[in-house]
Amino acid sequence: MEELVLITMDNIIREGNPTLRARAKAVSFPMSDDQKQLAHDMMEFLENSQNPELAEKYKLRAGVGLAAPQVDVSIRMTAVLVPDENDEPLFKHILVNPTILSESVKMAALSEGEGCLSVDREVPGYVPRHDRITLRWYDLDGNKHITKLRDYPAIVCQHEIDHLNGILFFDHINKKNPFNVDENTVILG
Ligand SMILES: O=CN(O)CCNC(=O)c1cccc(Cl)c1Cl
Ligand code: NI
Repeated sequence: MEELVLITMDNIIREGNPTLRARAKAVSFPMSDDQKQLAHDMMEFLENSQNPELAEKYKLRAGVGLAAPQVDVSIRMTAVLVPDENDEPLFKHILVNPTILSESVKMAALSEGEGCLSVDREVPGYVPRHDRITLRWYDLDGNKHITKLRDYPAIVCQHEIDHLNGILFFDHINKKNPFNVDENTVILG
């Protein structure tokens, strides 16, 4: 029985598409049914991409986040699905109109660098990001949430919010020495 897979790699835009460098538009409430459906489809993509059988079957690159601009919808909405070490959801939300209210001076970068479904190439180097952030975001019903995040979930959310502002992960990599970070940056993982 064929699974219903609505978003595949074919729907994900790549470098060169101007939408990827645009500032996405704020979502107004109540959200349209189409916008709510897109949110569910984006989360479905993340779940499928993290399922080895489905990822192989539908040739999906694994992702822990997906921003609407990546499927060529320039609105401020992103799905985040960060698993813990037992593959249980550590942070699983659709963030609408996310804003970083505060951010730590302390920076963090993933030891293995970052990747992006919209970037069809490896770009080696540390991506310095805030180690802790306080996020304000809205859910699909328009309820406001304030969430404090640190480490991996914080890094993923910063990667996704960057997409809403036309920023790609390699924009943050030190051009001269990609593995150079200053002393207040901790390397994670
Ligand atoms: O915008 C989302 N993507 O491009 C999905 C593919 N990339 C990842 O899952 C990913 C990989 C490593 C570090 C971070 Cl922070 C992220 Cl987000
Ligand atoms: Ni990305």
